Amino acid sequence: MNLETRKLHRLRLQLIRPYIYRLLLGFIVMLVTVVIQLSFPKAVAYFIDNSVKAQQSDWLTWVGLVMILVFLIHAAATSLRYYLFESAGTLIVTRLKQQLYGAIIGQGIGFFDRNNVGNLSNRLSADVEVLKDTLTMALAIALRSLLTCIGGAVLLLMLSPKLSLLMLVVVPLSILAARQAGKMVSSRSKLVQDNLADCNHIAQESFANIRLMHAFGQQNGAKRRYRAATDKTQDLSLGNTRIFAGFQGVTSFIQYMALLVTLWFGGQMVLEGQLSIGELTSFILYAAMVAMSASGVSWFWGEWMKAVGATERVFELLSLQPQIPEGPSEAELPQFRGEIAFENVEFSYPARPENKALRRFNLSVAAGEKIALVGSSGAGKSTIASLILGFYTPDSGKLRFDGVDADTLSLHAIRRNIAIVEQEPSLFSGSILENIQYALSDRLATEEEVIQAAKHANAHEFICKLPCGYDTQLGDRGVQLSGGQKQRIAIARAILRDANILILDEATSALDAHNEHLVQQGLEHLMKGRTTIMITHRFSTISRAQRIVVMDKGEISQIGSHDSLIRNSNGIYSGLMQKQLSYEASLEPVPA
Ligand SMILES: Nc1ncnc2c1ncn2[C@@H]1O[C@H](COP(=O)(O)OP(=O)(O)OP(=O)(O)O)[C@@H](O)[C@H]1O
Repeated sequence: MNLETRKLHRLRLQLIRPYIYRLLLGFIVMLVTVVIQLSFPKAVAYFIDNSVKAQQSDWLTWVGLVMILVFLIHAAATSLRYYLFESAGTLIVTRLKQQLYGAIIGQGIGFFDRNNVGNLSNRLSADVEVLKDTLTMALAIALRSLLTCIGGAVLLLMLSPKLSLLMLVVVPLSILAARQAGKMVSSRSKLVQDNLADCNHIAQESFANIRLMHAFGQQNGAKRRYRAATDKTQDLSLGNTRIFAGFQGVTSFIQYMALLVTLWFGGQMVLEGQLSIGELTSFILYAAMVAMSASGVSWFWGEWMKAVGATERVFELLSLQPQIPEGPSEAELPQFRGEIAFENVEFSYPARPENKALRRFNLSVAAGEKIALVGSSGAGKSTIASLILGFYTPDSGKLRFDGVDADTLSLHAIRRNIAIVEQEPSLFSGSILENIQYALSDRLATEEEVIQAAKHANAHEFICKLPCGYDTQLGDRGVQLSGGQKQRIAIARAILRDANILILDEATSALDAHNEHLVQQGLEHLMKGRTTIMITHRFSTISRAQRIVVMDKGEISQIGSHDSLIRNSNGIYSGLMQKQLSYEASLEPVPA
């Protein structure tokens, strides 16, 4: 076993540890059921050998009453055992899901560039469920089978050592068959889970883009892609089923052969007076019990191997070190004045190391200064925002906040001082109130604070007109908001965050003139007194900037005020602005 495998095994055991007493109690209750089960053939033998001699019906009544009592105890123990194991499985899986979710969201942004969302959510749902099935019923059945198998073997030996030797041939054979099947299934299960994740990814992506799919009439193409992915999973699953089917056939043949041989030799022993008929009957019952439980143990082995294969990725994810460890509460973190300095920063995204997103980038932003980043698509504007937010770190060069090297500051400290309004504002399912309260992570903002922020963001009026005001539910099952309304909620959120550094990522794109006017008013309030980095094409936003940084292929190509840049008719800026202004002129005028 190598170090990695040992580490994964340790993680599995850690998961079970808190529920060990529940499992132990389940085990004890299970022992009761096994003892009763094992005494059943003995009771049958006693019944057969004595009922002929018994003259009074009293004897039969007593035997019947004792049996009812025993069956009742067995029934109660079975229910308790079922509950204890099933509940332990549910508790373990819930804990696993919570830990896995924490491990995933604790990873840096680069991790999400490499792993797609469908895959990750599949790990949380399908993979974890496989483990649950194994941990609950399969484990319970395997333990019971193991106990029955051992107890039955001891009783067989006591009844007839000679006949028991025959069993020594059968049990190892079926265990061997199961081990072989288990090995084959384990690696295939991993493939099945990976393919299931791909199917999930395709489905999720198409649901998320359902409007686009309908608009372009791509339903048939989408069906074809989904069919191809599910067919692949189906082939792999059927392969596994075939292995199991073969295994079932082999073990059942071994068992029947064992029965035949036992009857053959046992019959002769009865004829020779070495065994009574009752003893032979109980021997056969024990033999069947041992054979059945041996295949139960081996079946579990197969299930376990399947679960090990299927959950390998889950435990790999769990073993990842969190990139963003838990931090102190936001109130304890230092407040920046808002100076930002890039010194000779070079950066390539980990997913595309050959492509330099920033080259020798130098920029000093004073506290409270408003900077607009402009440039063609792919010039590196969003990359600047990602580095400021600490989503990635520069490959070389320095990034400083208030003159302090960002490497020496915690991500919590940096992010505490930044608010962001995104291009496509993200709103969660939940009320409008909760969506604005999202601004603060260490305390719940009061309703008054939220209303105040919404008023400054020009959002209060439209929120009040909604059916449930601030309690209106958003998201899939809630109210759908317009682009401008979403942006005003995002602005309210940023106002409530009250950070000294503000990042506006094309915050006023794709709005009609009236909405843009309202959003601009909200932004104006938001930007007051804060260092602001605006990523934009819109003239109305650019005109608010004190300096404009024109970017081209990861470098600064021009820098200065709008007036100074526009005078240079050879620069990129004047070309960009001419196009932008003629585009904006074609839009509806702002109402008075
Ligand atoms: N997550 C990523 N992984 C790999 N490469 C990326 C990633 N994000 C951006 N890039 C690449 O980095 C370069 C800079 O991209 P960036 O998003 O900063 O440009 P931008 O100026 O913001 O463009 P746009 O105006 O279109 O948003 C581009 O070549 C882009 O393809």
